[in-house]
Amino acid sequence: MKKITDLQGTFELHNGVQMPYFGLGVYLSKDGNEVIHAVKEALDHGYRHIDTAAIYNNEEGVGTGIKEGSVDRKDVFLVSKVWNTDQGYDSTLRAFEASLERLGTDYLDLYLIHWPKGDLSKETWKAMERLYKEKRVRSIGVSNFLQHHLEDLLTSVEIVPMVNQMEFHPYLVQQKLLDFCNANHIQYEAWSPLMQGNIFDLDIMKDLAAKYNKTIAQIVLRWDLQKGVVTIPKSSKKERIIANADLFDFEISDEDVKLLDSLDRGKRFGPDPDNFNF
Ligand SMILES: NC(=O)C1=CN([C@@H]2O[C@H](COP(=O)(O)OP(=O)(O)OC[C@H]3O[C@@H](n4cnc5c(N)ncnc54)[C@H](OP(=O)(O)O)[C@@H]3O)[C@@H](O)[C@H]2O)C=CC1
Ligand SMILES: O=C1CO[C@H](CO)[C@@H](O)[C@@H]1O
Repeated sequence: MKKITDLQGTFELHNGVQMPYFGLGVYLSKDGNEVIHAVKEALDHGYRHIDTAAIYNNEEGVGTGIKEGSVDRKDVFLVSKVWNTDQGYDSTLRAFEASLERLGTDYLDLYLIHWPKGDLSKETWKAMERLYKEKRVRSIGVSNFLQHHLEDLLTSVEIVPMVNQMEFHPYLVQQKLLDFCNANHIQYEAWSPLMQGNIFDLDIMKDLAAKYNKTIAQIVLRWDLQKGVVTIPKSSKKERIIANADLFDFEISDEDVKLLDSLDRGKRFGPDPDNFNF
């Protein structure tokens, strides 16, 4: 397993692209000042990876934050996603151009299919492959694809997705899916790593935080990285953005990694990919 060294550390995707294993999520960060400040604070404090999506309605602010921020565009790993209603070959190409326009950039580091949508996702994937081959995007992937969605997609792909971004936290580990992705060289990535704020109520997390003298957020985010999972906690508050990234001065023991794994109860805080259709 890769050593987790610093905030700018990376996992290597199967095409050789280095993906920073820690990033900022911006779902529910409002377009305008809120998201602009979050992105600028994150970049000022060592983050090099921002995760947005067309549906978050804040791509303009993300783009402004990067433009006004302290880091060159080429040193930021910028991710967006094609929304469900834009799936299909031509509509994906159009959605991609619209995202670039709003973000004020001429390429993405990673473009994801936001949710599986049956056979339509195969057409979407062909458009993603074209964007990749034309070097409009440095890597392509999926999100919310369970094993059966991946197996179905893999029957027709030319390029295997580089990433699968999934809900992932101690109450939803999906270890079999994680193993399947690892076996297929598909980098696993955690969304809602803080259980959308619910993790702070768990007594076991309070105990672990006390044991390591770290915050609950730092414990769970460090667990993600030690499990080889990219993580993108969201905050729009400066102090939390800074503290959430302070993960590189300690290590969770193998025993405590297993303890966190054992909390799994298949509980989702977001939609179920098998019952989500808008
Ligand atoms: N592909 C997909 O379908 C999905 C992708 N995502 C991506 O994953 C990212 C992260 O997931 P998200 O759902 O936002 O949830 P998270 O699990 O990251 O939790 C975010 C919540 O936790 C709060 N928070 C953050 N840090 C702290 C802290 N140190 N102490 C106390 N509270 C804290 C935030 O509030 P505050 O801002 O006030 O600090 C916010 O309410 C998203 O922003 C998005 O980029 C998310 C959902 C689905
Ligand atoms: O990224 C996302 C944020 O949350 C939305 C509402 O639950 C999801 O649809 C979406 O996947």
